[in-house]
Amino acid sequence: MEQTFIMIKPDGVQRGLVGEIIGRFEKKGFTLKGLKLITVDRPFAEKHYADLSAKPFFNGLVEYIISGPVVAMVWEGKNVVTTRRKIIGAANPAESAPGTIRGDYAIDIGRNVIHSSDAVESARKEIALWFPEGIAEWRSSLHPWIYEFSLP
Ligand SMILES: Nc1ncnc2c1ncn2[C@@H]1O[C@@H]2COP(=O)(O)O[C@H]2[C@H]1O
Repeated sequence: MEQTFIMIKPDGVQRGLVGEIIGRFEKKGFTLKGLKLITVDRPFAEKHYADLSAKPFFNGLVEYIISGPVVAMVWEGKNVVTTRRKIIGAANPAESAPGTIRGDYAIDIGRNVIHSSDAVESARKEIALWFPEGIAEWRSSLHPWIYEFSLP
């Protein structure tokens, strides 16, 4: 079982896309393990995007992320880290297929509605950063209807 960090960015919250985005992950069969609406400050946003600090768009990206509340989430499921890219679409909405979140709801790479961890290791780091208090421990009763084999 993998876990990934997903953030609905300020544009997604302001545009009323929270329910739609959560619904896509829920309907796929993934399990919601953490959820909070939070406005982060500049040092926190800079830490989250530290790997991009040399990029020319870094300051604009940080301004965007601190401009309003975001929805921080942890989703769990088999292959969730790789599958989430197919649900979300390419980073640049211009290259995102219709049917993906960015393909359906975004136009500009600088307002691409949603962030997700790009690998299992970055997911682990991002979950620790955003959920230092820990996440919910629960198991969905739907597991036998979503997975053929019982999962650990
Ligand atoms: N060329 C760019 N111009 C502006 N923002 C960018 C550019 N490339 C990447 N980003 C942003 O940087 C973010 C890094 O990962 P995200 O999935 O959060 O989504 C990305 C975009 O919001």
